[in-house]
Amino acid sequence: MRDPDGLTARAGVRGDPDRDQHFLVDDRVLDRLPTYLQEIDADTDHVLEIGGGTGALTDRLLAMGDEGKVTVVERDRELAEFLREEFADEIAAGNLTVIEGDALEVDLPEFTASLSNLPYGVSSEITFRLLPEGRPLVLMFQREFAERMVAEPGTSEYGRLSVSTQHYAAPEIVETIPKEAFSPPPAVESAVVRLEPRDPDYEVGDEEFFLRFVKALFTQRRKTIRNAIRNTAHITGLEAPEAVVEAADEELLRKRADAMAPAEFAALAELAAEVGEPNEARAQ
Ligand SMILES: C[S@@+](CC[C@H](N)C(=O)[O-])C[C@H]1O[C@@H](n2cnc3c(N)ncnc32)[C@H](O)[C@@H]1O
Repeated sequence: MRDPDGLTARAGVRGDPDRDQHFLVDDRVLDRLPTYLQEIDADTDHVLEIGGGTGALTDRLLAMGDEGKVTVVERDRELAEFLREEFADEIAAGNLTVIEGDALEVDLPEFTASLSNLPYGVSSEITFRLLPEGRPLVLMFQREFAERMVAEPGTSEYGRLSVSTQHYAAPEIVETIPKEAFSPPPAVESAVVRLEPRDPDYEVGDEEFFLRFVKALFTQRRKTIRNAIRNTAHITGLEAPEAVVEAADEELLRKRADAMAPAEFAALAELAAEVGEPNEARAQ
């Protein structure tokens, strides 16, 4: 296994925090990460890594299986070039592909699972690019963000991020990671989240409307659902918010967004779609 300090020395770079570069240097953490996919028998035939850095995690991914392929996306030109040199044999053998570019813009390959120490500045955007693919993901986040992803209704961490994450997957924090595991250390602690794809325990006809509706109601998290529906027509695009308030269950209308279970949001979104005259052109 390649030594992470040796990789950084050969790359001749120092991680630049302004470019979300915090390289994992703790071998024990690097060794554990692949086990979070193996524990759930994830298909690791083609693992996608976002943000390869100097390749410490890429190296662990390549060691996961004989047949498996790895694709790594790295935006930094110098680092992408280093990865191509350092892993020239693996690339020649067809085991590794390096894509140089922004993970929010490049075409992603079909992958069977992803294991990534994400660039924290764009972790949300990347995660919501990966989640709809319905593959197992093991991703590293700032701890506070991870806690919001897994939060349950009725807690202060519960919000739009919890509902939208849990719409696609069952998330679980499998490990918290101290700053010292990285070079340079980030400002805050990190956490590894495993996201196992699953269908939610409710049905929504229009996923986009549902997610927009949830986002809107959480912008008014201190208001009752009744007032939140009335105040957010510019976000939901509802032409007739009052009709939703009239048709909805009184008990639900008295709640606040942070007390609403995902299935309750879904039922209300279905009702709003039915009687509230959603108009996409009106939604901001
Ligand atoms: C937190 S580091 C992780 C590096 C390496 N995987 C490790 O664990 O040591 C994130 C990496 O993502 C890269 N990066 C930042 N923004 C990116 C983007 N939008 N698309 C792809 N890579 C990005 C950075 O250059 C950096 O190498």
